[in-house]
Formats: sequence, C-alpha cells, structure tokens
Amino acid sequence: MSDTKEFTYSDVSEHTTKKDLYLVIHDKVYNSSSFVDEHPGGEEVLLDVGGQDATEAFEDVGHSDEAREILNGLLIGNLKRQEGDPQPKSAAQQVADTRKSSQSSGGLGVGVYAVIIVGAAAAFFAYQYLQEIVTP
Ligand code: HEM
Repeated sequence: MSDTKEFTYSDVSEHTTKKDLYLVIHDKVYNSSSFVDEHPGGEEVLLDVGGQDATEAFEDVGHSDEAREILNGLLIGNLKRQEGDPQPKSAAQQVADTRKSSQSSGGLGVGVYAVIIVGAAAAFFAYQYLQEIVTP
C-alpha cells in the first residue's frame, strides 16, 4: 500500500459499503472497512460519511491522538480534488443545524414575549376593574 496513490472524489464515492468503505479526511483517503466494527462511535456514523469527505464530522467529535493514529494506519492515498467536487458533508449539515436551533430559540423568545404581554394586559384590566368597584 502506498500513501502516494491518488484518488479522485468520484473514485472515493464508489466505496460506500461496510466491507468497502473509503473516507476522505483532510484531503487524504482512508480505507475504514477494517475499522467499522471497532469504531467506539458506532458503525452508523462511519457509513453515513462513507465515500465522502468526513473531515468536519471527524473533527467535530474532537477525536483523540489515538484515533488519529488509527487513522494513519488506514491511509491509502491522497485525494485529487477536481472542480465541482462537493465540500465536506457536515459543513452544510452544520449550517442547517445552526439555523434550526436559532429558529427554535427564536420561537421560544416570541412565546415568552407573548406571555408577558398578555399577562401585563390582564393585570392592567384587572387593576382598572378593581378601581371601578372600589371608587364610589
Ligand atoms: C476512520 C475514521 C475514524 C476513526 C479512526 C475513529 C476513531 C475513533 C476512536 C478511537 C474513538 C474513541 C474516542 C477517541 O479516541 O477519540 C472514536 C469515538 C467517536 N467517534 Fe470516531 N473515528 C473515525 C471517524 C468518525 C466519524 C466520521 C464520526 C462521525 C461523526 C465519528 C464519531 C465518533 C463519535 C461520536 C465518538 C464518540 C463515541 C463515544 O464516546 O461514545 N468518528 N472514534
């Protein structure tokens, strides 16, 4: 196995099964098939990014040096980027997640304001009502 072999993105994208799983991390190509069953983070996550750029997914988890050593052992070559190649999968995913979470917190904010406004209005009318009863 030579680490100077070059793969295009479309070469890599053909290896997406558990028994034949390539990942791209920092523009290097790794054959992760032998490791799928041993991955402490489970096989699902690896299969999810199989044949794709897993750089962000890998870095987001904050893998240890030990994980990086294992990765070195799986190296099979370098990625030859070509124009139009997709960027790391989870970058877009992250943006979507961030949007989702900001939306939901925005939704919560509006709900809280509504409760405060309705509560204040109720208190105001109750106060006026009581004034009317008490005032002769
Ligand atoms: C071939 C590439 C990979 C290798 C060699 C690898 C290796 C490891 C190792 C050794 C651990 C144990 C904790 C540590 O030492 O950091 C781990 C944990 C984990 N990995 Fe990976 N990993 C790879 C790719 C990925 C990818 C693409 C994801 C996608 C999200 C992922 C998600 C996780 C998660 C969530 C854990 C934490 C599991 C836990 O603590 O319960 N890994 N990985």
